[in-house]
Amino acid sequence: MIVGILKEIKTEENRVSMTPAGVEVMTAKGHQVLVESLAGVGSGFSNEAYQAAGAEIVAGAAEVYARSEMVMHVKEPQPSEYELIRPGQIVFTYFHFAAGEELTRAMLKTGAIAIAYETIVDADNTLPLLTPMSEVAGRMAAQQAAKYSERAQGGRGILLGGVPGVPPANVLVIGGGVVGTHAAQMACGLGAKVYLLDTNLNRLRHLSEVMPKNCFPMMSSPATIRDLVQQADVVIGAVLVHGAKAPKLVTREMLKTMKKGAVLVDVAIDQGGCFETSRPTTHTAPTYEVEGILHYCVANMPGAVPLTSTVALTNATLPYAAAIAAEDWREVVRKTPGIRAGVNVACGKVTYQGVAEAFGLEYTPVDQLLISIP
Ligand SMILES: NC(=O)C1=CN([C@@H]2O[C@H](COP(=O)(O)OP(=O)(O)OC[C@H]3O[C@@H](n4cnc5c(N)ncnc54)[C@H](O)[C@@H]3O)[C@@H](O)[C@H]2O)C=CC1
Ligand SMILES: CC(=O)C(=O)O
Ligand SMILES: [Mg+2]
Repeated sequence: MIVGILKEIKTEENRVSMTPAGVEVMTAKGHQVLVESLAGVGSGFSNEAYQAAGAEIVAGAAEVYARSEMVMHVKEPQPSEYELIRPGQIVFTYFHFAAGEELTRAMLKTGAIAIAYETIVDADNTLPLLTPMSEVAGRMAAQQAAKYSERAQGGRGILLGGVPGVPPANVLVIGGGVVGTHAAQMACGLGAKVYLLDTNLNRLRHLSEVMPKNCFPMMSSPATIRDLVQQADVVIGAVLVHGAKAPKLVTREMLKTMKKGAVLVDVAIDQGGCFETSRPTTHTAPTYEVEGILHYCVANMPGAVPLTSTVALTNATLPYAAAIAAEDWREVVRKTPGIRAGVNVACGKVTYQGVAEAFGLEYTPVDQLLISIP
């Protein structure tokens, strides 16, 4: 198969969807890999490194789209790319469709096969291609919370861990999955008092066993959130309902009860955000204030640490890219339920229920689509 690696064009996005080491694996399997010129520079990989791994360097995105059977990105295609995507072409990347109606409608129009990293599942129903970036974003969430708690950054002017004689900050993490656990571990490591909420009781049992003593796993409910936000210096939003729009768990009314200058980090922003007052921001302008509360809502947090993130991402995506490239996508999807769960939009149909529900669009299960196309 001809596989195209595109340069990321989202603001301050320095990751790339395949490392030279990944290209070497793909070319050894007999695939032709086209890499858009300078796609890897933000992650420390030169054109020469890709050429040495067997890739062909291609001048621009238009040629990559025109020649590739499958294109890979990190972030969702941007509007300037919609016209370049061809019917039947596989686009393999993070899409987060449930938070992007324009993107969903644009991908429907292309007739392409949109396989979303974030909804591919493995045997235990976890998300193998979301996990590595959730690990990065979770850890970063605690770092960003610490930074924006500084006075000069607009925060309350507190140190998350306190010092001897001065109590630590209260950190509330909503969602005890990958992001939440990594955020809580980092905040605990800094010495903060951390409340970690989830709705899954078995998950809470596990967290109670493995988390440090300054972490308090608790059942998530509107009442608990309403109480805990009042004491919080930092709130980190880390919930996910697979492929669906995030539930709004912290309301504008609740902000009025919070300490002025407290910091909200909404990691779930890529699925629409779990705070009523969240809207996506960029690394260039990451924060804004509502009701005296600082909001940090960057939808591509791992893009800020590309040397870590690109390698972590390729470690996870490469086996899936190789599996998809190995044969016709319909065959791959028929026999691999985990990859089938990644197909969100295909041949002009919405094939993921959460996305169809988010925008009132018709839902066509992948199995049904496969029957109707040759
Ligand atoms: N902004 C960014 O740059 C990035 C954002 N993300 C996003 O972070 C979010 C979380 O991802 P993961 O941790 O990997 O998901 P996950 O599936 O590992 O964890 C989500 C957790 O939320 C819990 N949950 C669901 N509803 C809840 C509620 N009402 N209250 C409390 N907990 C609830 C679930 O039980 C689950 O344990 C996703 O939206 C993901 O796309 C991930 C990476 C980067
Ligand atoms: C998960 C995701 O959207 C990101 O890493 O940017
Ligand atoms: Mg994101």
